[in-house]
Amino acid sequence: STWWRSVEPAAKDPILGVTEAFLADPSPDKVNVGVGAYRDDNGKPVVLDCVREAERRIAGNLNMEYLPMGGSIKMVEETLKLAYGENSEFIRDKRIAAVQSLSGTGACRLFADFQKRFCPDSQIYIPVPTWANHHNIWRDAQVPQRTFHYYHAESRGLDFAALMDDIKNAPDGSFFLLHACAHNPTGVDPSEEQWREISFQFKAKGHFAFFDMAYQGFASGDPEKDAKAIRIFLEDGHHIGIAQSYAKNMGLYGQRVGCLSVLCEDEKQAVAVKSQLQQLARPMYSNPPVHGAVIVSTILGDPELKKLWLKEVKVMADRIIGMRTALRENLEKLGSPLSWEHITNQIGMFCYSGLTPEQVDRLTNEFHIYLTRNGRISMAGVTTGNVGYLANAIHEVSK
Ligand SMILES: Cc1ncc(COP(=O)(O)O)c(CN[C@@H](CCC(=O)O)C(=O)O)c1O
Repeated sequence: STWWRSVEPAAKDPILGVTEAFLADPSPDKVNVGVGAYRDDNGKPVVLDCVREAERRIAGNLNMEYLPMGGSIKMVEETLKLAYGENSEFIRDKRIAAVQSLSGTGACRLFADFQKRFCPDSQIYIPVPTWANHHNIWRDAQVPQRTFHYYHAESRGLDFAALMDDIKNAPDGSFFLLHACAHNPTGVDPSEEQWREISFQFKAKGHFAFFDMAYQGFASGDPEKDAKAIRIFLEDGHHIGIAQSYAKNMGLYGQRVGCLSVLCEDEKQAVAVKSQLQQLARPMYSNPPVHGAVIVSTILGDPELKKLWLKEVKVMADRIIGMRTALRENLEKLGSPLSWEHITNQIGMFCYSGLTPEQVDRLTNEFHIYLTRNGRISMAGVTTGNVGYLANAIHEVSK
């Protein structure tokens, strides 16, 4: 008999498990508003024109050599400009330690392992709620987790007072995980003023901020606007970490292209930190995949293609914003007794509907609508074709 005979089936992933259930459903009416992956108004996945053009340009010219352990230097350089700013002094002074990562997940994990190795007694404060996989990432990196208040259920908004209390009450020099924009799953972001207060309090406490920026450009349609929280922290002199991803804002989901960066005090420290990030990558996957990285550097390195990308990412963001309005209006037209204002107040890929797990189960079992049990609706799955059906079902289970 085998040594693994006692291995039990793993629990279904709360997000990717929904996709599996959706695919298994034969109903022609089924609607997938589970996984945070963009769909057009026909419910189809989208490959951006700028990506297709980049593919055309590199087809047949791409060598299959290993990338360095830190990945594509050109892709990383372009990616840092998005997060830190085109003319960032930190880029100019070479103070940023940065490596290509296996998309946003890989950037978070590489950071968590770096934190464990070089700050072994530290913990990580994670918002309630957050992207389900954050808990798995820091668990497997063996970094103890704490939580901090974030979402206010009654107002379906930010629990700013409780958030600030938790920041003040955490031990000096604590690590906090922050969503830079388009918070997953709530769609609730601090205002600019609130970010300034958070930054001030972080400075007073000497806290470290790790920003997971998985949706830059996707929240407001403007990557500069969506980087506002990060720019505030940089202006205030924080040394931050950032996880970046091209899964959603460039539609490179399966290409697994991202970047992990850590802002250091000087170039010497950045060289040292980068070498240690590479040391962590080497036994994990050695070096990252080349194809997606070259697509990104081809797009961001060509002014015309970059302009096309900026237009296309705004089209995606605007479609989602339009669906928020449509869903809210449909629910109000049905005479729903509940307030649905939060659907249009929230931002980014997700609407935190406030539906209970039992109501979600009814949506799935009675209406073939698939979403995560925390009531999160991926607005990217909402179309002019299904928004009426979705609103009616939500009304039926919540009236
Ligand atoms: C906040 C946050 N960070 C990182 C990631 C990881 O994205 P990468 O593809 O690794 O770049 C996601 C994706 N969350 C989506 C997509 C499905 C998933 O990975 O769970 C979601 O929540 O539906 C995310 O929402």
